[in-house]
Amino acid sequence: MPPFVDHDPLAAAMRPPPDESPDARALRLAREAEARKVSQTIDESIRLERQRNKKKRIVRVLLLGQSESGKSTTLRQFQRIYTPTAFREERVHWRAIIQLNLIRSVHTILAALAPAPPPPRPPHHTSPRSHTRTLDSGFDARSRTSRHKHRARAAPDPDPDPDDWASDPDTLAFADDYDGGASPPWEMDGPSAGAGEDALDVDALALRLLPLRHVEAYLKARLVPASDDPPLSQRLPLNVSLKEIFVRPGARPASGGQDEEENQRVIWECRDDLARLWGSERVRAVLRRRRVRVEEESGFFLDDLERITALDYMPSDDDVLKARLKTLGVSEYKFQLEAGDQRGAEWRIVDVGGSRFQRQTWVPFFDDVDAIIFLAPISSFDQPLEEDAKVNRLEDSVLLWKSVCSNKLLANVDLVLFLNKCDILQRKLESGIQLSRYVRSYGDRANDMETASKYFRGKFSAIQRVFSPAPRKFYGFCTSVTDIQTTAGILASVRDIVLRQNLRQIKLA
Ligand SMILES: Nc1nc2c(ncn2[C@@H]2O[C@H](COP(=O)(O)OP(=O)(O)OP(=O)(O)O)[C@@H](O)[C@H]2O)c(=O)[nH]1
Ligand SMILES: [Mg+2]
Repeated sequence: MPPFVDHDPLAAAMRPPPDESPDARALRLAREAEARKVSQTIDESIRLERQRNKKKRIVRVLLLGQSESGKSTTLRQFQRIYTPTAFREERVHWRAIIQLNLIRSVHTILAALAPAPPPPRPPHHTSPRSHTRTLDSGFDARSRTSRHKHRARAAPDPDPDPDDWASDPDTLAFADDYDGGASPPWEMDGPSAGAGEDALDVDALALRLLPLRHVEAYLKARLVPASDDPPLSQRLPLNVSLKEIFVRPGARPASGGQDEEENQRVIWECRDDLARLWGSERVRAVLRRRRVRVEEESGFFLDDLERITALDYMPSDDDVLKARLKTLGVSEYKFQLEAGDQRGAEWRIVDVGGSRFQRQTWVPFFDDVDAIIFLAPISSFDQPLEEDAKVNRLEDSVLLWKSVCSNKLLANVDLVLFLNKCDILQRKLESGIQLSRYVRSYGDRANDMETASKYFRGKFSAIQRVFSPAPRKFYGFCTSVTDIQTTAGILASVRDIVLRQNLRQIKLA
């Protein structure tokens, strides 16, 4: 057996040669000292980097709310404010979505003009009578329980004391027993409609607008990637409408190229007919009578025809915020705060799909979240849910809010409430739509914006107070998240609220 030799090849290689001259030795020592200095500098920078990483906080914000409540629009506002260059560069990708939104509005109008009598209650808006509440609207059993309680107590509509209404969340009652009669009987076009206007040959017009169908088919095929197999329609519950467009997370609308220019050319060629259709008083009168309020639908661009149909059309910031693209799945947006005390803090904003069949995907994100921005579109008091026409959208939002407030996993999470779509609410109230016809507990309060927003604030705040497992502060904002000016200020306040809470938790840890 050979004797054990303590041999370190590295040490052997580093060892100075036995016959080293004094000059060579001095040179070697100088080199070694220099190398040590470099190494120390590297060590120090690694140490500082570790320290910085420790200090660097990651703030997680989850956007929740029913479908079309404005979650993705809020996310786009964050992107517009915090990563403006990337946002600007992305605008081009939204042209295809806006083209599709425009074509969808045209379909809605043409369908409403079709000679066959449509059903007495068009799907977009309901009379109060149709709000029979049959389905579970939350994502856990608790919401069901609270809803039943809510229903039982709502029936006689107490609310006798005008000063006390805000303190009891259960007094928010919807008009499910309203006997209707308010729905105007179906009328055929009256002689006064569009008097003085040349008759509009709708069939001929629809024929000339047919190329838009090809643009639509082309864009849809392009937006839903070919790898999407099996087709989306097979993977979704059968009762889910596919009439809205959506893309899977990660997939983004293609842009540029000859095909897209060709699509824009087709739209440009249809511009006069589009203007004739939307500009016709006769058409407007039929839409009014049939209670099709296409201008209140998401992604409505017919008022901007001249700009949108231009050959060189490029979406503006406002267009991107107004465009409608339904979220399917989850997307995360990261950005870093560049100024202030929290410089370098990383924000991660998670946007989820809000339709009922997607809500079970929310729960895994409850685990590690610092704050939730919950969007309740309060303008939706007269609309049914897309997924279930028997359910009132506002009521669905209220029940969802109850579920979020009462969820134990979220007990220590800050909730920020956006009572959203205030601009639409204001327009509806000003047009004479009576809130109390749909929200019975609203009673005989003034049908104006100030009273209505105060009313909803009170109700949502009371729900939070009563249903939260532990006391938490109420942060409520009346928002129109498509509005650039007002939203910038609100998001700055939200940032401060979330950062304060984040700092508090770090100190407690
Ligand atoms: N007028 C107006 N439109 C809004 C407002 N908030 C959102 N919208 C529009 O409403 C539509 C729906 O908004 P989204 O942000 O896509 O809704 P979402 O909550 O992400 O919906 P899902 O992805 O289906 O869950 C878009 O066309 C928005 O431009 C608002 O405050 N006022
Ligand atoms: Mg969305």
